[in-house]
Amino acid sequence: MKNVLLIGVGLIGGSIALSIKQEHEATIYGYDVYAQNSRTAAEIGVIDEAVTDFIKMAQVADLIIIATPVEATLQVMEKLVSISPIIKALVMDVGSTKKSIMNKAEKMAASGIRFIGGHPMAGSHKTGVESAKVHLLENAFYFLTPNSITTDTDIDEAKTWLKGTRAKFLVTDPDEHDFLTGIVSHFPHLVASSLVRIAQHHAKEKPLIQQLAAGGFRDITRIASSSPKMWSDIVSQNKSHLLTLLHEWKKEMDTVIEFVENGDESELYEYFDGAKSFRDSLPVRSKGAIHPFSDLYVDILDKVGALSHITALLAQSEISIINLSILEVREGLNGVLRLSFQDDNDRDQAQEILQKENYLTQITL
Ligand SMILES: NC(=O)c1ccc[n+]([C@@H]2O[C@H](COP(=O)([O-])OP(=O)(O)OC[C@H]3O[C@@H](n4cnc5c(N)ncnc54)[C@H](O)[C@@H]3O)[C@@H](O)[C@H]2O)c1
Ligand SMILES: O=C(O)C(=O)C[C@]1(C(=O)O)C=C[C@@H](O)C=C1
Repeated sequence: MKNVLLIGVGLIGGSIALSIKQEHEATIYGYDVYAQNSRTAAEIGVIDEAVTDFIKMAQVADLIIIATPVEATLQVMEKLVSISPIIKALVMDVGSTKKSIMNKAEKMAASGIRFIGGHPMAGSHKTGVESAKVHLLENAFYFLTPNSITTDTDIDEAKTWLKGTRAKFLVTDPDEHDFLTGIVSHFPHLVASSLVRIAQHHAKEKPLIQQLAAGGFRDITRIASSSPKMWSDIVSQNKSHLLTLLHEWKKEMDTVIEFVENGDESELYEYFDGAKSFRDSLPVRSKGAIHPFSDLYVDILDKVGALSHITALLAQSEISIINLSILEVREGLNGVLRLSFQDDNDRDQAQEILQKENYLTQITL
């Protein structure tokens, strides 16, 4: 029986713990700076035992996973290096940034500690172990960044431990990682939060904004509901790439201002069309890439009872709907209902049932 020590028992740590339990004979010990979090994790069966002293456990662990916000990760790594005798475990993290963490990992390498940085490119705006799911990282890309003393065998060991995540591993350089994730994750997060801030300013004068911001606005800003601590840490550690991208964004907005001022329809058309083509070419079906759930779009008539008919049909077949939103409803015309399911299987069954009832359905919009 192997020993796994999880430091930081939240959404990602908890999801990885569940995936390890599914695949390995191991006892999972959890430490969290808020002891209640690790106690809850033990109660709901995500870990086997909550511990209050991670230094003692680190000495007997085969694997240590640090799943704290990234500034805390640096502090935890510092503590792990100071343990005597030197820990034997393979150490991994799950943080959204890699360069600062891998700089610290070189200090570990100098002490003979094997460290492999990790970053699963999937997650949620939710936090906490109660939201952990065994399938959270399925099909997602999972970056791995080894330090200078990790061998290919260590990387294989890491992949074996993480096999239950069903993620796709990608070994990269830490700076390249921070540049790529800066573009597709960190910078969009800043933009999403800024859109919400703008709506917030105007909502003071015009309270109706809150009622109206239910469709496209909710879609584009979902991630602004994520943990402020997690994101302020990420921005601090990816400062230089983010500053470059923010300046690029300012230039991009200057171009957009010009297009709007010119009022030239073909310029605007080209702009939207170019964005649409690239967006439409992105892989939508793999989890973690774009959709955190499996979605189905259904055309509905804007009339009394339309929604309840659909939900009743699915309830009869015991298919649970995780989320439901109406993307667009204009009087008398078709609206689009987005139904989110736990997985593709539920989604496909729902599609079959609704198609039999002559509903028009599609998997992507
Ligand atoms: N949420 C996502 O979508 C996502 C995806 C991939 C990677 N990540 C990364 O995973 C890490 C964890 O994020 P999460 O979403 O699971 O957050 P979370 O808030 O759900 O979990 C983090 C846990 O770490 C604990 N913690 C904080 N400081 C600690 C310390 N010094 N020692 C021990 N425990 C401490 C917190 O109490 C909390 O329980 C972050 O580094 C984040 O960048 C997040
Ligand atoms: O789906 C979400 O809520 C996320 O924000 C997940 C997301 C992302 O940007 O894709 C957020 C941060 C992580 O480092 C990895 C994944």
